[in-house]
Parts: sequence; C-alpha cells; structure tokens
Amino acid sequence: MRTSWADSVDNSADGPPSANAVRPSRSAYVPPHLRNKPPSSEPPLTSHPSSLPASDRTNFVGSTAGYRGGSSFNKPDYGRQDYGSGGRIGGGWNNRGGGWDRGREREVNPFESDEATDHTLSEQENSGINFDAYDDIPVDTSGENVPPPVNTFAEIDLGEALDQNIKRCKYVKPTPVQRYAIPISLAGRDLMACAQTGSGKTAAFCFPIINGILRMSHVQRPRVARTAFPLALILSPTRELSCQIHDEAKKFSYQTGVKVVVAYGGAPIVQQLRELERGVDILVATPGRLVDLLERARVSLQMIRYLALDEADRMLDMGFEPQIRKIVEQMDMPLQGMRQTMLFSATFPKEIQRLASDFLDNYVFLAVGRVGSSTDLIAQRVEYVLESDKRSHLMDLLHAQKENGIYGKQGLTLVFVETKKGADALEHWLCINGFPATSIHGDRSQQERELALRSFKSGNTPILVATDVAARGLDIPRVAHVVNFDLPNDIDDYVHRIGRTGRAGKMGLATAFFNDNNLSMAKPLADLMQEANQEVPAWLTRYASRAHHSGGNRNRRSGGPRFGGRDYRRDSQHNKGADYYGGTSGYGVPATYGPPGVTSAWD
Ligand SMILES: Nc1ncnc2c1ncn2[C@@H]1O[C@H](COP(=O)(O)OP(=O)(O)OP(=O)(O)O)[C@@H](O)[C@H]1O
Repeated sequence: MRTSWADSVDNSADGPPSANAVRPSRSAYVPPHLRNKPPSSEPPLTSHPSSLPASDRTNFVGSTAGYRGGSSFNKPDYGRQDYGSGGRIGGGWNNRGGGWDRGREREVNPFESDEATDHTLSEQENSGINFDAYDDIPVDTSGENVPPPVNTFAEIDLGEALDQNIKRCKYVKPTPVQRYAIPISLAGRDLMACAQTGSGKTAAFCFPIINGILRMSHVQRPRVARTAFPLALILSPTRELSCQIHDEAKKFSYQTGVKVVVAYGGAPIVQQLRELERGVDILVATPGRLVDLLERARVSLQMIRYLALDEADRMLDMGFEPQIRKIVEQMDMPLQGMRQTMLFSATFPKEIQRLASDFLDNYVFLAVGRVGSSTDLIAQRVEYVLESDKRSHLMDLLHAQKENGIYGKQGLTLVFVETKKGADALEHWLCINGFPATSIHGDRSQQERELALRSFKSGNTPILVATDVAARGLDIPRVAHVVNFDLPNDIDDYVHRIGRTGRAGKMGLATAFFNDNNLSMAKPLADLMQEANQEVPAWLTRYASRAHHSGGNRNRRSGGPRFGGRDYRRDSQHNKGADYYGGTSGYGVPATYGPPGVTSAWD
C-alpha cells in the first residue's frame, strides 16, 4: 500500500525530523481557485516618509513634500498583479528593506538570519562544496589584454570590509568564474561571461561593483528632490531572482556603507520608493518596475558607473529586449565606455551575443566550462512518459525518492510544468494525494509567490511545482531533484531548469518526461546528455535522428549544444578569414586554459 509523503517522512530511517520541519497540514492548503484574492486587509500607510531618518550614506536629498502612493503597474514582468496603491509595511511581505533597522538606525546583520535558520544545514551546505570538481575546468577568454586570473581572494585587493564579508559567507576560495571575472572587472573592463549554473556568478559581478563604489572618492550626485541616483544597476528577469541578488549583495556589502535597494513588480511600490528616498548605491531591479520608476522620475540612471545584467541572454531575448534597450539606451544612462557593463549567464546564444555587444565596449568574453566535464554533477535521466501517465509516474518517482533515501528528507523536489494552469492543477493533485506541494507561477500574487518559495526553501513544503518563472538563477541549496514534468521547447531553458540542482559543486538529479509532443527537443537533449557523459537511452537517439532527418527539429540550437560558450566575434572574424584577437591574451597567457585542445566546455 502506498503511504503518503508525510507518513514516510515520519517513518524515515535517517533520523528524526528537524525541529523546525513543520509538516504542512491540510487546513493550510488553499486550493488554486481560491487564491489570487488581493490582500484583504492592507494596512494604511501610516508613516510619512519625510518623518523617517535618512541613510547615513546618501548624497540624495530626500524630499519632505507630500507622498503619493504608486498605483499603476502597467509593465508586467512575469504576470505582475496589481495591488493598487496601498502598501503593506512589513506584514506578510518579505521585508525587503535596504537592510537597515529604522527604529535604531543601525544596519541589520544579514548573516544573522542565516545563523538563526538552521545551523546544521548551513554548515552542511558550505562544507559540501566540492572544490576538487573545479580543478580541471576548461576556461576560454578572448578580447584584448585580458587580465590574468587569480587563485585566491587574498590576491585581489577587495578591501577589508568586503574580505570580512567573504569570510562571513564562508567562501574559502574563488570559484573559477570568480577567479577570472573578478580581476577582469576590477581592471575596469566590460565583460560577457558564460559560466555554468550554480558556479557563483552573483559574487563575480557583485564584488567588483562593491569594491568599485568603495574606491570612488567623493561622489557628487545631483540634488533633485525625490529622485534617486544609484551608482550601479543590476537587472534580472524575475522578481524572486532580484530579491535573491539583493539579499546576496547586502551580505557582501555589510558594514561597508554601500547601500543596496531592490525594486520589483507585484510588491507595493510605496515601500520601494521609500527605500530609494533613503539613498541607494546599488539598485537591483526587474526591468518592468525600473521603467516605471524611471518614467515617474523617481530614479535617474545618470550616475550609473556599473551595469550588470544577470541572465543576460534572457534579458536580451524577444520578451525583454525592448525594455532593456529603453533602460540602457533611451534614458539617461551614460554611454558604453563611460560605464562598466557586465553580462552574465549560463547560456549565451550567438544571436544574443551579437545583440549584447551593442551594450559593451572593448569587452572580454569569458567562458567557464561546467564543473568537471559538463554537468557531471547533475545525473540526467529521460523517461518516455505519455501525457496521461505523467502524474502516476511522478508519484512513483516521489515514492522511490523517499524509499531509497538518497537525499534524505531534507532533499527538495522542483517540478517544472509548461503552464500556470498546469502548475495549479498538479499542485492540487499532489496535495490531495498526500504530497506537501506548493506552486510558483505568474498568476499567483507576489505575496503568494514569496510565501511558496519560503515554504519550499524551509522544507515545510518539499515539493514546488513551477513554471519557468523559477527556472533561472534561484539558488536553493537543498534542491536534490528537478523533474521536467513538461519539457521546455528550448534546450537553454532545460539547462537553466536542471541547474536548480547540483549547485556549488554538489550532486543533483534531473528527470525529464519525454513523449511525442517533445520531438523538437529530441536531438538537442540527446546531444546535451551525451556531451555531459550521461547515458542516452536508445529510443531517444532514434527519436533524435528521426527528428533530424524529418526536419522536425525547430530548436534554435539544432546544430548541437553550444550554449554560446564561444565568443561570436571569433566566428564572425574567422568567417572573414581574419584572426580577430589572436590566440593569446595580452599577458602572454594562452587564451585557453584547462586541458589541452579544449577551447570551451560549452563547445
Ligand atoms: N567562492 C565561493 N565559495 C563557496 N560558495 C560559493 C562561492 N561563490 C558562490 N558560492 C555559493 O554558490 C552558490 C551558487 O552561486 P550563484 O547563485 O551565484 O550561482 P550562479 O552561477 O549565479 O547560478 P545560476 O546560473 O543558476 O544563476 C550560492 O549558494 C553561493 O553562495
């Protein structure tokens, strides 16, 4: 007889449940059709911003004029819900303040919450990083005079305060992308960096930005009432990712005086405006909310010295490109050459590289291969499952996962589906079958999305059903299994989805359900798995060759997995018969590092 997930957790042989593992009760479950109600009791805005103290590091002169709550969010990013003008202060919203305890006007220690959550877990997470896996990683750089990499954080002068925070983060040595990207950025160079999922790209762009701001001597910002003038802008495609980057950046800049603020859609704009008024050095934002703030003249980009686009290929694909162009080219942002621009992603298709080069000046291209040989850390499986069998197959997987106890009860499972309705339906079905599940997608309110993510991260709801809104960037250390219940239509999306597990050198498992509806994915998936030394089922190989011959492969990377791990400038110059940058970096170091003959793990 099948037992429920909860039963088996209780019966699990690997120890008692952790003290804070609260099993979700049925009564806590709200069926999808009853959700999406706007918060019923939005407390009125009680404190006037002018009555609030100003940040100690702001050159911004806050206004004491009357305060209008923002009301219209007409630039959706990922299914933004309009909450009207009311703003909750604290309450159910994740407190995304700038990291300052306003009552006592002291900086909140962002590491406190880490320590408080679960000591055992955080130790496990940090000691679990397998640095040996990084040793033979192939790295490819191109561009003029590429600064050489470093081996330790000590080799780079990041400043004492930042060094302290690196220690607090328990980062012992830089990951490969950090070894290369940090010196390149510290040298003031623009950068396009392509490095595997979970390899520490966030720190790779945050450290040079924080260091650069600390090195700026006196910054004279314009004195325009109620307009914030950040020095650095970090853009990311989803609200949750922006929040995560904000949390990380706050840790890295703790006690440096550098002020980090986040602005994203779906959450009350009033609170974000208030934070901006208190002063901001680094603004982390989603494009839609930023355009809104720019149009209201509440943010000016005229002082921007650093621009970072995380998940840059996503930011420049068809969905976001107009907004990004508007922000970078049509507002008051300094031109390339006058600012430093850093683009990061795990995938960089050539056509996107070409677009991205519009924003860059004499940039370095950096490709860091996946840990070890490709995604060795992520065991990839693909199973042929008819649409009608997917649910029972998922249930079997979840049961098996519990029974073999590989990941223990702390392992989380992330299930990707194609549609928002599909996510609701699957979550509902899992819950009524005794599996504690929650969901995240664009039709849920931001408050619900944040709650779902928190519940998943804490392990209270160890199954998260998600659309692609959770595919990129999210760093949830205990995700042991990613299930592609519905495969995406693009192999890059698959790469990002499975990258939610196997992070920072840890092992993970990814299972994909494949059927005749996924014909276009057969070849890229088979190629990717092969490249990653995974076992490719014979039936998938047959599908792949069939799709190839029938021309049924409409995937844009039908020529095999490349993920843009190669500088497109080389190919374009090569095609013209010219060697654009020559074969070496400017320091006499071969432009290709790692095993001989390997130009990039992504090729
Ligand atoms: N030098 C380091 N030492 C130990 N852990 C690190 C180091 N740098 C980053 N990490 C940890 O590695 C994890 C992954 O980092 P991060 O989220 O920046 O990856 P990413 O490359 O941006 O991934 P993605 O492509 O999925 O966005 C995080 O938990 C981070 O704290």
